[in-house]
Amino acid sequence: MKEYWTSLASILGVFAFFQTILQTVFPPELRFASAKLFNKLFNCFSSYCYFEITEIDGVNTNELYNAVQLYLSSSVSITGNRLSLTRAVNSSAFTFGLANNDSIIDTFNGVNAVWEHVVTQRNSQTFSWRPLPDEKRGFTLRIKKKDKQLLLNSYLDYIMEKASDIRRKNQDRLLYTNSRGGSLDSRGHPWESVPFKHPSTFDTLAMDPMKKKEIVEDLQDFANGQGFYHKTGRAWKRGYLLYGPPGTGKSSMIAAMANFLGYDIYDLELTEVHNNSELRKLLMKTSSKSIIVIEDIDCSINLSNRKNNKKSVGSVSVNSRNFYENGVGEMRGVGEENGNSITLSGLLNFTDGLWSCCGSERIFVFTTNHIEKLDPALLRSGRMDMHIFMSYCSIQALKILLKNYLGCEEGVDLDDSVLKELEEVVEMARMTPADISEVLIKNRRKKEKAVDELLEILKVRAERNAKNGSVVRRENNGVGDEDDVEDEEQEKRALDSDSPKQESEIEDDCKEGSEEEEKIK
Ligand SMILES: Nc1ncnc2c1ncn2[C@@H]1O[C@H](COP(=O)(O)OP(=O)(O)OP(=O)(O)O)[C@@H](O)[C@H]1O
Ligand SMILES: [Mg+2]
Repeated sequence: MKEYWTSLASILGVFAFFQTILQTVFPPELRFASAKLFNKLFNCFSSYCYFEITEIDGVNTNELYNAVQLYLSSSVSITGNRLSLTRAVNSSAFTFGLANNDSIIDTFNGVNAVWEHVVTQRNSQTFSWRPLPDEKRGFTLRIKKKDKQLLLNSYLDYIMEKASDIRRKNQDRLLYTNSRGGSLDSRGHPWESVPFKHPSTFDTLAMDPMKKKEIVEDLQDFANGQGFYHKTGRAWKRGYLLYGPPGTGKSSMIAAMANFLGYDIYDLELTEVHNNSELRKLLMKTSSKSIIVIEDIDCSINLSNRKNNKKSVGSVSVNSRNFYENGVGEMRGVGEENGNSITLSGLLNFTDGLWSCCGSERIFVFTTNHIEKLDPALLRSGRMDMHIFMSYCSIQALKILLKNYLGCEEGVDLDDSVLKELEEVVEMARMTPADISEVLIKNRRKKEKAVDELLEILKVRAERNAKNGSVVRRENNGVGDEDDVEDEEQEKRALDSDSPKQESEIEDDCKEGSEEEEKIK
């Protein structure tokens, strides 16, 4: 053992001796050149090639560096012992990273890639127009020369894609609005954003489970359909038209869609858009994997009544000449007086035309309480891929509300007899999920009271709706409707006296909704 240490010490001594000679005999330039030569020789004979991905590329931030860091975070969190931890702005999740000067092996298509995170001190004399971090960071990718083409063709694209998926998953989603009108922010963006934290999901949404399943599957097919859309030559986008009475869950459905897919929402306020080119610019500034929403489209602009000559509805009027001559509707927008306009063709181009394909993986959702007011051009097949009717509360939807609000499970907390009673009256009562949830939320700590009260209100409503049918018949025979006053009194007693406003609203909504449903039918 002693001999071993003696020989190791003499070898190190010889090394030190030669190094001193090299440093004194050879000038620094010569040493640098010889190191370069040695590197070249080494690279010639080495079976590996190396790629440097620095954090800052010249003066710009290198997107690939951030993408690699995120991409590796998923594998690093499982295998690494020493990790760096970060939490980005607008993110509620922590991201694991490769610690300084650590390395990891990643496998892609059966080929190994070694990543090393290299951190060195930045030369303080380096001149730059903008302040640079003290440390110089970068990744070194080492792969076998023979795998170079195989890996680089698809590996880097794969990393970018995965990283944006991880970023989306980790980051809070954003809700964008164009409420600033046409003005741009300091970065030239027409959209303003806030973190989107709506808790609505497909589990909390009360609607027919079959219909819900169909929508969820449709969304899933869309999100996984890149190959299909490419193969069939279709733009990777989809349109949904949600219609139905107020309080049936149209906005909640949009939030559920966004939460399910992890997409951002662009809430487009059409009355703030002055002309078609502004609409196009807004579209161009939306990101992929997003839902572009126009709520209450019938109120935003008038999309109906092609035959009427300049008939004004709300803030917008219709120019019938253009409808007939161009085959598309011309709607004068809020800015008409200033010579600005937004047309139906502009809106259709927005959802359907060439411009709608800038970017990809986008969903358009329009909502309306009055589908009958919409122009047939908007409703024709192929324009909005799915028309979804959000209806009054059915027994299936009611079961979901009872479960979510009161924790009542079918067959456990709810008797068959109570369920049967609810089933008998709920359809005829024509109450919206919003109305019913208000009744449930009020008594959510007392399950039985909540169910009893709901049942009572449903019965009164159902009875009145049934009678309204017969009143109409009796009115036609010259009979008055004295019973209605009594009914309303009875319902007032059933509803809690602390919400008089809601009561009248329910009344209005109910009437409006039933008329509307008739029209839709
Ligand atoms: N189908 C539903 N499932 C669960 N909750 C619902 C449903 N519909 C309505 N609600 C409740 O009622 C509230 C109002 O619903 P929402 O805003 O989604 O209705 P809407 O159809 O968009 O109405 P409007 O036509 O007035 O915009 C929601 O916050 C939610 O609590
Ligand atoms: Mg709504």
